[in-house]
Amino acid sequence: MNYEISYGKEEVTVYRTYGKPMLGLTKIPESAFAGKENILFAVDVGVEVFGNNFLLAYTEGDNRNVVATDTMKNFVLQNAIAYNDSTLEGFLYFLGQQFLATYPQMSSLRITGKEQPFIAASVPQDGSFVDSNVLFSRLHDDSAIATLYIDRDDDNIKIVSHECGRVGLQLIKITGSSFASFDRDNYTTLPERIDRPLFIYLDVFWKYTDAGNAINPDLSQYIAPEQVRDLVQVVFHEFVSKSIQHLIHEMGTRLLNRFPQMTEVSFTAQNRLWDSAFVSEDNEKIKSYCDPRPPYGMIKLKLTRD
Ligand SMILES: O=c1[nH]c(=O)c2[nH]c(=O)[nH]c2[nH]1
Repeated sequence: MNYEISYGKEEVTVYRTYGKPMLGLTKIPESAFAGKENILFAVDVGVEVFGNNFLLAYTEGDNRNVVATDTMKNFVLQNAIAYNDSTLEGFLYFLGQQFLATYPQMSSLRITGKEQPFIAASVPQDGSFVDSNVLFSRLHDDSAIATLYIDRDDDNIKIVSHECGRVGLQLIKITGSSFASFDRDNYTTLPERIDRPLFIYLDVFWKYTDAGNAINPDLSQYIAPEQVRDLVQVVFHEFVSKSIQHLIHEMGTRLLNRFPQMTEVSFTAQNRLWDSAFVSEDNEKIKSYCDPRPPYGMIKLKLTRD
C-alpha cells in the first residue's frame, strides 16, 4: 500500500504586538508605501505537516509520534513572541524552522499566512491628525498572503517552493475600459461596449527567482505586497483596456519589469461589471448602476520570465 499523509492546524489567528518596524524597502515609482510600524502584526496561520513518521497513528492508532494540532497552535502563538523581523514571509519561515528543529518526526511542512489587516485610527494632535499608536480598526480589505513549503536539507532546512500574494482587491474603474469586437454567433446577446464601468475582483500571486529574498531581513530585494497592490492600481488607472485579459497582461508585464527579482506572476480576476440602470437627462456622465446577476466571468493569467 502507498500512503500519503498530512495533518495540521488552520486559522491559527495570531495578534502579535510591537513587531519589528518594516524598514529598508526599495521604493517604486507607483507606490508611496515605504514600510510600516508593525505595532500590531496580525496573521492567520495554517500549518500542514508531512511525514510517514505519523503513519502508525493512522494504521494502528498509535499516537506516540503525534504532535497534537492543539500543541501546534500553542507553538505558533508562543513562537510569534520570538519573531524578530518584519515580514509575513519571514514570520512563516521562522515558524517552519522552529517546527522542524523542535520535532524530528516532522519531515516537511506547508506554512500559509494571511495578513489580517488593521489600520491605525486617525486622532487629533497639535492641530492636525496623526496615526494612533494604540488604537487600530479592523479592515475588511485586500491583504497579503504567502505559502512556503519547507523541507529538511541535511542539518539545514530549505524552502522547496513558495508563493506570495495580495488577495481580495475589488477595483472599479468608472470609465476607460472597453470590450468590443469579440466573436459573435447565435448565442451572443452581449452588446459591444466601447466604454464600461469595469468592476473586478482580483488576486495577484508571485514567486521570487531566489526564495531567499522573500525571507531576508535585509528588505532591499523584498517585494512588499502593498507595492504590488499599488502598482496594479496604477496600471488600472492609466491603461485603457480592451478586456480584463488585456488589463491583467499589462499588470503582469509591468510587475515583471518593475521587480527584476520576481520570476513569475499570476492573476485570478473576476468580472463583476455593474449593470447600467439609468442615465441623467441633463448630463450623460451621471449614471446609476446596479450589481450584476450572479454568474461571473473568471479570467486567469500566469506569466513566467524567460
Ligand atoms: O473583459 C472581458 N473579457 C471577457 O472575456 C468577457 N466576456 C464577457 O461577457 N465580458 C467580458 N469582459
